[in-house]
Amino acid sequence: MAGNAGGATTTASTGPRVGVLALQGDFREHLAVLRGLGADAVPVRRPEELEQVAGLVIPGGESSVMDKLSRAFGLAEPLRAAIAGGLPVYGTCAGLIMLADTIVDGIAGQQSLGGLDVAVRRNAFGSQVDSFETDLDIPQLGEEPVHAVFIRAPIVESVGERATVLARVPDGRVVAVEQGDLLGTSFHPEITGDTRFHAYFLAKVRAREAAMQYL
Ligand SMILES: NC(=O)CC[C@H](N)C(=O)O
Repeated sequence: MAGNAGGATTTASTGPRVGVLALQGDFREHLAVLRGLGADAVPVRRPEELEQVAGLVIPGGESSVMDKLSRAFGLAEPLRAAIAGGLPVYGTCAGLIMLADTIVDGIAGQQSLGGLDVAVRRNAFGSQVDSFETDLDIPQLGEEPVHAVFIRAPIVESVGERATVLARVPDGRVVAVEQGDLLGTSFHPEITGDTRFHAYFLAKVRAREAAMQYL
């Protein structure tokens, strides 16, 4: 923290500057994980704040509320423009719904930001199994399985040709996808202590930042 030269316990933020959409949901957990990985993580609620970040996380929460708030705050169009312009974005759970080109089972009038060439079904695991945990094999993140926590989670119902599957639950349904610098998971790595998804995302942000320096 600035002005804390004598402090013994602060971790220096070395960047990149990454935003977490902080309209609703568990944005604080994402900020903490990103800061723990050395990123300069900041909440984003206004278009001016969005302009200053090199990547963005859209947290879990309730996608229909996030949709309404993003429109009410004048953020929906700047977010769409940023995604179209290549901003790396990682969406977890409700954030994945926000990133999907198509929402299945949204509330009346619910819009997504889009970007990911997928159709995502909200609350896909049904009311009997609102929440569950399982281990996922994700070779891109290493040999150790990823312990995944699902909370009223969406499922990726169809994957377009521009998107790639990263993980499936044991019955074969898709729960993690990527498409260039866009990343989406049905589950919540920000609450398990396993930081590999956030590290994987930060690597995308850093690579893009490095590439932009030579433009
Ligand atoms: N944990 C979550 O983010 C749940 C997502 C929520 N069911 C939605 O539709 O947005």
